[in-house]
This record gives sequence, structure tokens and C-alpha cells, in this order.
Amino acid sequence: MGFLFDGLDAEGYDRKYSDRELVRRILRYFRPQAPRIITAALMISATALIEALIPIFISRSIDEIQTATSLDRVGILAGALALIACLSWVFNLIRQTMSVRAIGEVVLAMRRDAADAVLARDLSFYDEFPSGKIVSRVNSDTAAFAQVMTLTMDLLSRLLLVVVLIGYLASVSWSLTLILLGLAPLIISAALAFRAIARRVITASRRVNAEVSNHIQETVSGIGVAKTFRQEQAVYADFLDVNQKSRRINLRTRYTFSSIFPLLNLLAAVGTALLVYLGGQAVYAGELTTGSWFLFIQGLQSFWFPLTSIASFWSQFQLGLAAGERVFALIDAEPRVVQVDRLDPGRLRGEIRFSEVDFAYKPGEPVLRQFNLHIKPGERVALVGHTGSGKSSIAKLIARFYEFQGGQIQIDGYDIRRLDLNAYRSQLGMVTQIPFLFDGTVRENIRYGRPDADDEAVMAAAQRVGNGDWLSSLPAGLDTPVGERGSGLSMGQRQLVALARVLLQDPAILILDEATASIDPLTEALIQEGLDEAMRGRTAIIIAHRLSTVREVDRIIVLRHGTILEQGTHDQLLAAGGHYAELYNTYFRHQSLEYIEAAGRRDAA
Ligand SMILES: Nc1ncnc2c1ncn2[C@@H]1O[C@H](COP(=O)(O)OP(=O)(O)OP(=O)(O)O)[C@@H](O)[C@H]1O
Repeated sequence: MGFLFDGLDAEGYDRKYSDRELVRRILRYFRPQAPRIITAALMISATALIEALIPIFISRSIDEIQTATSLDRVGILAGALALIACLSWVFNLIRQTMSVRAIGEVVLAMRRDAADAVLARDLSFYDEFPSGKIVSRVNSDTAAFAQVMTLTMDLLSRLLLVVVLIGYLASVSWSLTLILLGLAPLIISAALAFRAIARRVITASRRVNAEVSNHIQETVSGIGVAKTFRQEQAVYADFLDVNQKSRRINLRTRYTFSSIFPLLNLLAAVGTALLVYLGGQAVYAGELTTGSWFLFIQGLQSFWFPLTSIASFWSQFQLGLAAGERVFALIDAEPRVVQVDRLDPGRLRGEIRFSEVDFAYKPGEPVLRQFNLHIKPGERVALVGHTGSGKSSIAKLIARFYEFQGGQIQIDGYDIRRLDLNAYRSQLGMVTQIPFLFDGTVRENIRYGRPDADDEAVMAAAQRVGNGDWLSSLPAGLDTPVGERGSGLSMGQRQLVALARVLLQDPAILILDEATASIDPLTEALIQEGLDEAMRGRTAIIIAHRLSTVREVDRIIVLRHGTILEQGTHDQLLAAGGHYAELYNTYFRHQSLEYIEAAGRRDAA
């Protein structure tokens, strides 16, 4: 039942499917599994039939033994029972294998579609929807759906057994069958009531368990900060509190479970007593054989499980469908970045033109308004401006991560919307502030830039960054593992790997978000060399944070609130004494050698 409360929060891309549409969609996944499902269904029917035979045979033996003159018949009945049990085992095995396989394949196909859809989504989708929830849809929701499908198969087989038994019982005694059927609503309503209670306590228990896990995760990930501020005791006390609460609630859950389910058994016992009493009277009056009496008592037992399951089945089935619906909604979420054509532009020259571009992440909150910018092939452009001025947004639009609402963006004269995204992005290199490295070796991470590159090409790219001097600082050279998200490397080393990766990729356009974090001077020099190498011969757009960069580029574009305030070289802009000069004084100047030397002299004085 673990899935019952997973990922139930609604998301913006959620939609309601009509029942028909939902069923049609589910059936489409099951269609390729038709042979397995049909086999399973046949096995379910066969098992139900022969399992119904077991109590019938036993009841017959009871009757036979009273009038038997020899034990032969009883022996035959016992043999038949053993045979039925074996057959039932075989049928069950086939059914389980078939249904597990069919459902497994369906889940595989759903997960594949969901993963495809997630990978195809543009970045705006990930901004809006937390990755944890997307993961939960691909993972838990598909599992929940599978669980419900398995449950449905099980229940169907049980129900079929009940139908066969009831049919037989009715032919033996109408009145007792009616009593048995009369107990059904009682059992179902009791089971429903108990289920409601169970659900409440389970919810509380799940919440508190999640709280405990969260607490542990937060404590472990923030342990460095806690230690720095000597807060270990407080963290420990908080944890004890949460743990105490968890113990209380989990105990209550256990008590509830251990008290309500025996109550259900009590109800079953009352029903049995009733049948024993009335059946006994009928046997006494000669209206019923002893064997049939036993059959009714046994019938209640077979009745019991499916009825309590039916009570909970419907809501579980709904939850399973809802899980399926959530997965379909994820698969069907409309992409916002839509290409209207698949033009392969060949090797790009790297010309970029924004004409009257309007862009907003959210309706009503424009970031760029009728924005114009022309970057020549091979030009090095630095974007500068205060935080929130729109630098990254321009880079993201060039990378086609987001859809813009008005105007046009052209790459080498082609409308960006008409390009084949794969072909285009293969010529677009990106180095982010905190480069994302995948768990693996440095070599694998560099090769990510061009998966078909051989070892020599990878090594050559690594050597082009700072003459390869940085490789000696890695314990196992290119084979050094980078750890999860690159955590095993220093920030500077990660930047160097990212630069080598982009050199191997050899893009026509390079987008670079310079790191703001300070790095030791040696690594900084290596990065600078790597950067120069990476920018050579291609168009480069740099979200600049370093003085050395802004001094080097062909053009600095100064942004404020999504508009270009001024542009030119470092010297031109300084001389103009405008916003850049102001930025320089507050942001870049302290990085200059003259400033650092003057500060040194002041400190010494
Ligand atoms: N994913 C997003 N969703 C919604 N709004 C966003 C998103 N990213 C940026 N914005 C908003 O768009 C505006 C421009 O942001 P942008 O990231 O382009 O600025 P920036 O100049 O790159 O800033 P920084 O130097 O801090 O990275 C800001 O007002 C910001 O709040």
C-alpha cells in the first residue's frame, strides 16, 4: 500500500482524461501482451474451477464415508484432491508468470515513454516542476499502477472462485446460500469502515516517517554548517523530538492494526456460527447432508477474502488509475519549445541575431522587451550587468532552452525555430558556473563532449587546457573518478574538465558562464589559458564576472532590466563613464592588479 499517498500532489501539466480515454490508453499498453493476458485469464478460470472442486470433493467424501462399505471411494477422493492441488499449483504458476511478465512489460513501456518525454522537455518544464516529483511519476506512479493491475488479476481469480462456489451451493440449498449472501453487505461495510480507520493512521505514520527521513537527510547534508556553528546538540535534540513523535504514531498504528483486523475475524466467526447453527438444524431435519453442511461453512471462508478485498479494491483501483493518469499527463505534457522544421545548417559560422525579441518566463513578467542584438561570426562578446539583468536569459534563448514569445532569433541567418535541435546543439558548447559532471572518470566526462572520440582525442583535448599541467594534480590522471556530480574534484578542476569537454566537442558557438567563486591563482591561470583556447576560432558569449575576461573580449554588452544600456570595448566604456564605469568601480576594479597592490600598501601602512 506504500504507493497510496505517493506523489499525489497535482502539477500544472496534470490533466483529466475521460474514463474511456484512460482505459483506451491503458489497453494500448496491454495490447502487445494479449497472448500472455489471455493465457493468464484461461489459467484464472481453470484454477477457479478446480479450486472450487476441492471443498466440493471434501464435502462428498464426508457424505461417502457415512455410507461406505469399503474405503476405496474415499481413497479415490483423496487421490483426486491431491491431483487437483497439483494442477491448481501448476495453473497458478503459469498464471503468475504470465501476469507478472505482462505487467512488467507494460511498466517497462510506460517508464520508457515517461523517460523519453521527460528528456524531451525543455528547461522551463524543469523550472516549474521539481525533479523529485518527476522522478516519483516515472518511478513510483508506474509501480503503483503495476501493483493495482496485479491486484486486479488476483481479485478476478478470487471472484471467479466465489461465483463458481455460489452456483454450486445454490444448487444444494437455496436458503443457506441466501444467508451466506446476506452476510456479504455486512462484511463489506465492516471492511470499509476498518479501511477508513486504517487509512487515517497509515497517513499519519507515513508523514511522520517522511519527517524523520527528511530530518536525517537535512542533518547529514548540513552537518558541516552545524559543526561550524557548534549546533550538534541542538540538532540532536531536534532529532530526538521527531523520533519520539514517530515512535508514538507508529505505536498507535500498530495498536490499531492489531485490534481492528481481529475484529473482522470475529465478524467472520459470528457468520460461521450462524451457518453452523442453521445448517445443523437442516442436517438434523434431514434436509441437508453433513457434507453439504461442511461445504457451506467452508464456503464462508472462501467468501471472506474476496469480499474484504472488494471493499478496498475500488478505491485502490481508482488510485492505480490516477497513478496511470499522472504518468500519461507527464508523457503528454505539451513542450513549449517547438521546432517548426528540422533544417541541418551544416557547420555554423556562428552568427547570432536577436530581432525585436520578447521573452518572459512567466506571463506578465517580461525579461526581454523588443530586444535586438547582433553577434558576428567569431566575435567574443561579454554580457555584464547586475544580477537579474537578463544575461543568463539571453544565453538560454540562444541554447533554445526556453521559448520566446515575440520577434525572431536567427543563427547564421536561419530562424532558430527551423533548425534541427540535435544538429544545432551539437555545435553549441556550454560551460556553466558550476559545471555538472556525471559520476564516472575524468576521461568519461571529457568524452561526453563527443561520445565517439577515441582516447587520443580525449587526451589531446585535456592537454590543450593549460598544456595539460592540471592532469598531474589528479591522483589517477584521466582515470580519476569525479564522484557524484563531480564532488570529488575541486571547483577549479571541474572547470578545467568542462573546458576540455567543450574543446573536444569543438562547437561553433560557445556560451560560458564564468565562475564567480574565487579559485587559487594557479588554477585561475590554467582556466584563463583554457578559456582562451576554447574561445579561439568560434563565437563566444560570456556571462562575465572577471576583469581579465572583460578586458580581452571584442565587445562588452551592458545590460539593465533586459535592455542594452551601452556596448563597446572595456576602454571605450570606461572612458564613456556610464553604467559600465559604475559596474567597474563596484565589481570589476577590485580584481585589478593596481587595486590589489594599492590595498596591500594600505594594509602595510
Ligand atoms: N527560471 C526562471 N523562472 C522565472 N524567472 C526567472 C527564471 N530565471 C530567471 N528569471 C528572472 O528573469 C530575470 C532575468 O534573470 P537572468 O537569470 O537572466 O539574470 P542574470 O543577469 O543572468 O542574473 P545573474 O547574474 O544573477 O545570473 C530575473 O528577474 C529573474 O528573476
